[in-house]
Amino acid sequence: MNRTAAHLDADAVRSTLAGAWSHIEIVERTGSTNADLLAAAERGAPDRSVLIAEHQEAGRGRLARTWLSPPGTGLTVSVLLRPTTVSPSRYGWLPLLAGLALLDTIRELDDDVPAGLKWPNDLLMGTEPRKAAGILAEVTGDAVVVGIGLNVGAVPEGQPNATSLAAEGIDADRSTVLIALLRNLAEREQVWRERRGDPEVLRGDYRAGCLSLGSAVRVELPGGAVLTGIAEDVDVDGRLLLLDESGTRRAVAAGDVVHLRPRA
Ligand SMILES: Nc1ncnc2c1ncn2[C@@H]1O[C@H](COP(=O)(O)OP(=O)(O)OP(=O)(O)O)[C@@H](O)[C@H]1O
Ligand SMILES: O=C(O)CCCC[C@@H]1SC[C@@H]2NC(=O)N[C@@H]21
Repeated sequence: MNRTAAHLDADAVRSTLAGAWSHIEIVERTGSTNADLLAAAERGAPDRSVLIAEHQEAGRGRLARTWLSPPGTGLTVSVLLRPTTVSPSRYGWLPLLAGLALLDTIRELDDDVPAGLKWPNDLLMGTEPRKAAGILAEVTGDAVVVGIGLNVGAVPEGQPNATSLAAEGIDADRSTVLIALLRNLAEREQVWRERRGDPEVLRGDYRAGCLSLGSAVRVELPGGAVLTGIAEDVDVDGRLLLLDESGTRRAVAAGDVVHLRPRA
């Protein structure tokens, strides 16, 4: 049986997560759950609203890139957060926090599968790490929409750097994965918010889960400039701290990075 092709179990998703999220909507199809939830935020949609699409037809990634999610194979979900206790300068942690929730979820499903985060927004899986999920955080006013695309079943065609839970040996149905992911995301975000965005709530786990840290990397900036160095750490605002060959430390924000690759 191809369990990933089935529709989500909407009743199970809503009833299990009712305490953690204020409003959960599952739509059959849309262009982009992030675009829809940003528009809803501007119309006053409540904190902790969730939008899930069975079919997302114009998924977007960072820097106007495309996120592919063939019907029935993956999860496309966005959450709207109004973390009013947290300074907006700290919102750079939200994609990293969502990455940790993805890692929590993978570890619950199978603790042995190699998985880690690539700063700022990718979940990589496998012994030769490939991308299984991407995260896109977008701000409007006091609201942040955090969108997650996760490959559960088949790997999208034409993406040589992609993998999926199934391709890495995790046989789980989409509803189970979605419920675990949204539970982990709510738990981590609630603690972070209660601690007013204190980076120390997340930094230890992020250091342990991020494959980029401690590695030699090549960072391409808009306009073509390239930085190389060791990705040392993440700062209080979730920016990557890069130590270059001359000993200079630079902080780079997610929005300014075109590509981050291992240094050849
Ligand atoms: N379902 C998918 N699974 C895996 N990768 C995908 C999927 N859909 C799109 N992509 C890839 O994700 C890219 C967008 O992600 P992002 O902006 O983080 O770039 P990246 O290629 O992952 O990062 P980098 O260039 O820094 O290595 C798209 O350009 C596309 O190549
Ligand atoms: O890898 C990336 O650059 C980020 C991909 C983010 C994809 C998710 S799918 C749900 C939400 N809606 C979108 O249009 N994008 C995000």
